[in-house]
Amino acid sequence: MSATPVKVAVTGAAGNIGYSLLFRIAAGDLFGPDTPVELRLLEITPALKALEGVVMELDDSAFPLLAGVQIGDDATKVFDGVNHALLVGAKPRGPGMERGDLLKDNGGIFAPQGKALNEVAADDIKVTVTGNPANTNALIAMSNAPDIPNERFTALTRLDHNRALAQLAAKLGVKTTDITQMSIWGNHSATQYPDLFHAQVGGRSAAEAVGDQDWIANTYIPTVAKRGAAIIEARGASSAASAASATIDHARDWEHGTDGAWVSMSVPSDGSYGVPEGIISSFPVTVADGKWSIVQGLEIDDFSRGKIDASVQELQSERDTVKELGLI
Ligand SMILES: NC(=O)c1ccc[n+]([C@@H]2O[C@H](COP(=O)([O-])OP(=O)(O)OC[C@H]3O[C@@H](n4cnc5c(N)ncnc54)[C@H](O)[C@@H]3O)[C@@H](O)[C@H]2O)c1
Ligand SMILES: O=C(O)C[C@H](O)C(=O)O
Repeated sequence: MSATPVKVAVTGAAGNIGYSLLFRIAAGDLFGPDTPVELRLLEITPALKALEGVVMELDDSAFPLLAGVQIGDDATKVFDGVNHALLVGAKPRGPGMERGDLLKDNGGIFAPQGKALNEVAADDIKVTVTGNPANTNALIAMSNAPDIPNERFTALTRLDHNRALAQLAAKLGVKTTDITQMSIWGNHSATQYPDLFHAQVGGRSAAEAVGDQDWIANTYIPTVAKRGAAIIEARGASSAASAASATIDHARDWEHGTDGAWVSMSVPSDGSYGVPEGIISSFPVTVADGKWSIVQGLEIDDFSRGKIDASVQELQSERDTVKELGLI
């Protein structure tokens, strides 16, 4: 077992996602069975008592890999020396809202957290934003952390990626592991584009395997893109366990690599595929040696181009809003 624990910050640790996420991290699902972890948990002051209760449960689980837990409401203390930051803490949307409607309430959380990370995080810090609207919140944190390389800021579209796999597998009667090269493009929002033209099933394109463009355009894409709202409608609360699981998938693959497999991550655009720099948008990526790379050289047909452009336009408009709010 490695001697030095990895320090992982989780914000919103007393919330619904936190309640699932912390136990998965402590069990070794993020860094593997040989790496001890130290949890650094950030909450707002009124939630600290509830967080103490969660820590009691972490104690009671006697996780062999859990080397320590620190909690607090001061980001500059909690983030001190952290190697990974999972920024979950933010308000969830309710029925009838879009995630972008949360920008005014939640955007303000990510500027001070970006500044605190800039000041006190470890040199190898990697940041994953789950709190909504995740892409633009990640942009806010990144813009407030000028000393941390931009590529260390990412947002979660892995839940959408996993949903895209599950819906396609159900349609074709295959296992999710039979599908490769899945990708989500754009924003974690209703405009996201789950791409079946590059996804592969049994050696051919998933779009070809489905053979029904009307189903892709009018059933599949909206089902994946609006799954978050469907969960809220059914559960009366936004997805939590699946969001925690996707956050683990994202951070684990970023840490350990994907061995050439594609995953979806929202990352700062470098201009690839005509997605302008200055926004954090989802792309198909591969990860090696702790670094993600956008998959290059893909042909984008007119249908995909229109979908990607619409989502990118939304991200640009969210960026303009947070500029006006003085957050970036
Ligand atoms: N990207 C995704 O795929 C995805 C999926 C599911 C949920 N989400 C989002 O994740 C966020 C959290 O969801 P949840 O269900 O855990 O919500 P929740 O309301 O159960 O928990 C949020 C927690 O964040 C805390 N918090 C608020 N402001 C904070 C701050 N400044 N610093 C630290 N903690 C703070 C709250 O006290 C609360 O305990 C929401 O914005 C939700 O929309 C994203
Ligand atoms: O839909 C939401 O608001 C929660 C989350 O972003 C999700 O996709 O489930």
